[in-house]
Amino acid sequence: MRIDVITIFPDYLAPLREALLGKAIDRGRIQVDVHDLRTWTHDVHKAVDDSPYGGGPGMVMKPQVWGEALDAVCGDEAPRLVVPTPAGRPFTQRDAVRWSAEPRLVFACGRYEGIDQRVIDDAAERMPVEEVSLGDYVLVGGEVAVLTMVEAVARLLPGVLGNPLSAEQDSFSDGLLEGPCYTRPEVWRGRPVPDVLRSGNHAAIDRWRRDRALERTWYRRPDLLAALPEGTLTARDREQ
Ligand SMILES: N#Cc1c(-c2ccc3ccn(Cc4ccc(CN5CCCC5)cc4)c3c2)n[nH]c1N
Repeated sequence: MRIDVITIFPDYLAPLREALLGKAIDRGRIQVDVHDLRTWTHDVHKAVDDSPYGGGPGMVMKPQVWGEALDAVCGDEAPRLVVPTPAGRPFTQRDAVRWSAEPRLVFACGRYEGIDQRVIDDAAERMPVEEVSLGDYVLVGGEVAVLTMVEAVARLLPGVLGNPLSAEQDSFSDGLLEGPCYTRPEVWRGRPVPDVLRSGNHAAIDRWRRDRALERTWYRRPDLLAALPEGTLTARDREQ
């Protein structure tokens, strides 16, 4: 997969080159190119923003600069363009799974009050465009969202994660939150590891883990339970 990120703060994306993701890039499993939006300015001040039509707070990112940047980065291809925005549709694991099948992704990191809407509308005539939000809180720009989304996608790609099984057992992959996890020592500050996890009885261990996942989802994310496909919960699950 090839990933391009356009931003006025390229260094914000430096963490992409760390750890597992960095190794996957070094091994050529993913190509990540970060582009400075100011490359496509033509004035001495390298201006990327201007006052909003209709008034209101802050500044808006100029369409001319973004248009040239997207033309240059996307070229003749029609990669999926992802635009983080507080006004976007919620980003979910389903998006990460869907996007992990794409040959290319381009991420547009806005700043200020956002990007002139005509940039998105113009791009949408040539490529698939998705305006998505990380969640119901307000960031200062799109870079943190892109770091999150790229990590969520990249970890699903073959050869990126050390243990591919881990991605399959993700939270949300079966619709439930994962339960608690434990490692050595057997007792820590007077707190023992649950006996079942040391029993070697894998049927009992699987049952215990599912019960903890159901319990945690019930208390923390009842909305996920309500959204489970019909038939996901067994009769025994419902007894929990
Ligand atoms: N994903 C994601 C995001 C973002 C996000 C993503 C991309 C950009 C580009 C610029 N900003 C800053 C900003 C902040 C607030 C507003 C709303 N206005 C404020 C006063 C009147 C309305 C507009 C822009 C961004 C924020 N925030 N939260 C998420 N989950």
